[in-house]
Amino acid sequence: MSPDYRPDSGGAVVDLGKARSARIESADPSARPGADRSADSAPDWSAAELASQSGDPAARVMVDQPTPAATGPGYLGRLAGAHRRAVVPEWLRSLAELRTAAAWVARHYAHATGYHALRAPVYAARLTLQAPTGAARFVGGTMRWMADTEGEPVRLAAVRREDAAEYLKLSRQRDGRVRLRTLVAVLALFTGLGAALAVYVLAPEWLQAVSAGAVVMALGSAGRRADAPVIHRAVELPAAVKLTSDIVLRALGALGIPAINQAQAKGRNGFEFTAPITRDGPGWRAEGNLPYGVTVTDIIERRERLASGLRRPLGCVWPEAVPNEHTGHLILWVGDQDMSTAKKPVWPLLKSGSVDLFKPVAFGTDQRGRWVEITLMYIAAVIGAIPRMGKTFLLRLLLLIAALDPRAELHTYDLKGTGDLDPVGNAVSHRHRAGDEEEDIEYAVRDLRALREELRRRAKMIRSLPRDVCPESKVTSDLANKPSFGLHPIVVGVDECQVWFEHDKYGKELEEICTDLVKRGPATGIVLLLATQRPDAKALPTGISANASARFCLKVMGQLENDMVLGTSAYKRGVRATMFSWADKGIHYFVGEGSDARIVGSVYVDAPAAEAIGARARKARELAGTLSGHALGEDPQPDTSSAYDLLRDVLVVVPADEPKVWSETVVARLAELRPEVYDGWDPEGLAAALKPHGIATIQVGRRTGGKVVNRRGIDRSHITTAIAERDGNQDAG
Ligand SMILES: Nc1ncnc2c1ncn2[C@@H]1O[C@H](COP(=O)(O)OP(=O)(O)OP(=O)(O)O)[C@@H](O)[C@H]1O
Repeated sequence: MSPDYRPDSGGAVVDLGKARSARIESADPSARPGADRSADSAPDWSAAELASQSGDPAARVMVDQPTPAATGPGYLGRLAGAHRRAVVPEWLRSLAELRTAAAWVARHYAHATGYHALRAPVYAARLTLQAPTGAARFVGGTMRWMADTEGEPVRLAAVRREDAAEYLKLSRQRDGRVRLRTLVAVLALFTGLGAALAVYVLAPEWLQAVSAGAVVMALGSAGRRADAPVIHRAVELPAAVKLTSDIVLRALGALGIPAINQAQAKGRNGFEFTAPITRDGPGWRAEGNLPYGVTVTDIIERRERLASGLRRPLGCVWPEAVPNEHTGHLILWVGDQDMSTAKKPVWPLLKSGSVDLFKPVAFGTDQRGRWVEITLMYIAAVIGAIPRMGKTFLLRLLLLIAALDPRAELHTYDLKGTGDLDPVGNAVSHRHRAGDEEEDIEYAVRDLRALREELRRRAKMIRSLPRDVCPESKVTSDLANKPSFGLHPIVVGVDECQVWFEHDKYGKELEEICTDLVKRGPATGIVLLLATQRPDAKALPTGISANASARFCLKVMGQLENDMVLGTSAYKRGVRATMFSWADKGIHYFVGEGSDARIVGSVYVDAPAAEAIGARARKARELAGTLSGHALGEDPQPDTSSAYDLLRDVLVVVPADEPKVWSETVVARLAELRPEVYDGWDPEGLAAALKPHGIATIQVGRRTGGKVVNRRGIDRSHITTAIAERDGNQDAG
């Protein structure tokens, strides 16, 4: 069966007598399915016309109008809507991929050279042993050639037929040949002997050795047996079966989809190839349209059966929908090797290199072995999967990437408590905790409260910056480089985040802060990465799951979890992490980086490798002077910043009937209210503490002893406005 790029059937046929109206209705070809068929598939109109002209009311007539050219958009319209295939193939456009491919080729040949060089003496010995056989074959072959033995069967046949004339002709020809060949052989013999003598007498010893060696090797090669090759292959290349249209159709026919089966039962393909099957990376790619009403999701759902029909391991078979195409357009990519076991290129950051979090960084490879990148800045991410599929490894990988940017401040929480995040946490994290005890949760609550304050400070700072310094109202790499702004990236990674959100006492508060960080964090340079093994509404509150801008979904068991992580109706659109098998560790759907869902196998970094990267990141921070907090062995100060709220405390000590108060009065009252915090504060200290909240002190005049004395003070309404703005609650005062 050969691939057919045209639709299977011709036009529909109706009974002329019964279906005059159908003819009229169907005059507009765009009003029925298949209207976009090409001219190739136009019905055989002449036959139909003949039938109608015959005047027989029972005659059958085509309902389709004859279409001399393709209907639909005109030439320009079709050009505008055409898909342009890349002039330069994908792998040639990426320097990193080209380098990886070149390195593989170089390593392949270096290996082959080394393999054969080591065995060269064995090859030489075997060839020498075979040389006598080779010499005998050479002499025998030469004799047979001289005697023209190849013509013997023909001569014998002439004898059997008793065809004297033919025999005589052949004998004469043979005699001439034998004479000529004998002459040539004798001449060659004397030339050879002469040359050998000349070499023996005149040539230096090394040339004699080389010549003798070459003759022995040549004779040895002539003496080899077909079933015992002297040289073995240094590399066994995997032999992947070529994907053909027959195999694709066989597999589709085995899925049990009625529309495909019916089409195939009628002798049609049940699949319309729209492009030839081609090599695409380390695999084959087939592309085409499924029958009307069959969608790519129907195929994805039956991926296991498809793999069986293709006779390939499940990890090699990847049916995909094409974004912006109709839902029946299937791309079937069949890899040479199982994605979970195929050899992956070496991660560029494994041994060296640093990261700019504002730029894309490779974190995994797609089915075709191409790098997939992520820009960690400006995202909030959720990672979901059933247990043991590689969720923690993926979170740790992202945190390691963050660690390799010396500017980034990491806050890492391993609520599973097995120490999986320790290689990052202990090496570089500003705040780090492993475990889900009460004190671990309280530690996190204090940290998150401080982060919320930091978020507000950053938002205000960004708002106050001139447009030319901060043109996009968000943290940029340049702004992050300036320590005075304090806008360096902050990356918070939480494994098993459901422990936080389901906590009796702090669950609601943690959820509120995380929702705030997910919504407002990205623009202010705060990145929140949440991983959970139970992605339901409680474990991953909707405020968070709906606003996450990057999503990683490893194997999950059902539609609900799938959509929770990948976004509403992802399952319906065919983005189904349920199709991953148990062996697909680290393989996930990745939504983010401005593109549709992609299947990615994350880079595998085990604990020792993670420790090594962590140590490297620590060194870079030591050089940059950015190591802080937990990594320096410093526990956070008893968190005064979260235990008190300066603005609210000021409101407490400045009642509403005192609109303007001197700073010295405020600090004195504050010291009375909370001596452990405010004792020793002076008016300058108060001014500095109010500044990040956008509040400046003012001149306040007060009449003392009949004179008006002006001193620095605060306007109570500024405090209430700041609180209202901060909390988004206009009634704050
Ligand atoms: N990218 C990867 N490639 C290959 N194997 C991986 C990859 N990531 C993880 N694994 C394997 O999967 C196992 C489970 O990984 P991990 O501990 O991250 O799972 P998990 O989903 O966090 O499990 P749990 O829910 O129990 O914490 C690891 O021990 C590792 O061997």
